[in-house]
Amino acid sequence: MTSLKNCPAPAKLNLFLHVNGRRADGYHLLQTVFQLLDHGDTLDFTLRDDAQIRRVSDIAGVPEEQDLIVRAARLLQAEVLRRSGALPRGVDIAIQKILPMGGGLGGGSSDAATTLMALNKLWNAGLTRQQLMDLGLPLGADIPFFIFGQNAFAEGVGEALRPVRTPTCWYVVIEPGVAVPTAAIFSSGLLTRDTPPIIITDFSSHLENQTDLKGYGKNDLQHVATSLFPPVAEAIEWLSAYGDARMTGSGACVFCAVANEVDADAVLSKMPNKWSSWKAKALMQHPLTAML
Ligand SMILES: C[C@](O)(CO)[C@H](O)COP(=O)(O)OP(=O)(O)OC[C@H]1O[C@@H](n2ccc(N)nc2=O)[C@H](O)[C@@H]1O
Ligand SMILES: Nc1ncnc2c1ncn2[C@@H]1O[C@H](COP(=O)(O)OP(=O)(O)OP(=O)(O)O)[C@@H](O)[C@H]1O
Repeated sequence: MTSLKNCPAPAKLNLFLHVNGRRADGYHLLQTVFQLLDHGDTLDFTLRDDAQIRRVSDIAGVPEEQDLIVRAARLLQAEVLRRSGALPRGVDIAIQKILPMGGGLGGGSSDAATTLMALNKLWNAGLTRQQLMDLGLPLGADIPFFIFGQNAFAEGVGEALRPVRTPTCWYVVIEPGVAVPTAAIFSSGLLTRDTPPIIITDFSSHLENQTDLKGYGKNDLQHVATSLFPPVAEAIEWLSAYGDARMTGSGACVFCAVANEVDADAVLSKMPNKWSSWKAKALMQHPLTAML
């Protein structure tokens, strides 16, 4: 095999996100439920005759050398050399990017996770899922989740993951048109860091008892992002007419659950055209798993 084409890098939502504390190194202790969506970027990997890792598509605002895709591929290439003594062939990586940056959808992390999983296969590197998760974590807090490959209850800085059942619904997502820098939200004086820890069964029993699609918990980063970025507040206010609208990750995107595609289309048909918006089905598994 010398290429892998049309590899999906799905978006995630944080169905809730609680900030429970802060570590000595400044990173925050979180509890969150990650939900995979059938909407995301697509990557193609083609082996080269030399050892170079090249991104062959432009991503506005992200130089090739800083791209998480390129950095993830180089990290794995060096790890394979360290383990086997042989340098894997280089690779050309093309990306069709549709996920907004600074959107809270985990786009950069998902691209990097797809890169690690696809190259592990193309290079016959044989790393386990856990080894790939450990390799990816220093590049981005959400990378281990995407490699985990199932909806998850996450703790720690997002790396302690357990599978969790989530609703089989659809989501309407609004991109409010601003990029929210994650570090600025976490370092804000407005952020509260003392939400009491929950146990995973609190979330599961909420799902079993619910009669509507009202979500569990809250997003502690939301009031910080809405204070600093008014378009996020405006999108939440508009979408709240159709359900329990909230922000994903550190923003900027906002979402609400709807029962099915028809209901999603009904909300989208009323959407003000100043916003990009879309619908997505809740996935139960990472779509790349079935391809590898
Ligand atoms: C908030 C989430 O979107 C939840 O899914 C992610 O944890 C953020 O993941 P990300 O965008 O990949 O963020 P990273 O690149 O890992 O971190 C960006 C910055 O956010 C802050 N940060 C991030 C994660 C975390 N648990 N605590 C933090 O304080 C740190 O200042 C860090 O330098
Ligand atoms: N392949 C990539 N795609 C997107 N962003 C990248 C990529 N490589 C590096 N970056 C950098 O990472 C930053 C965060 O992008 P990303 O799309 O992961 O944000 P996000 O959706 O807010 O993520 P999160 O939900 O993890 O907070 C971008 O502003 C960009 O500078």
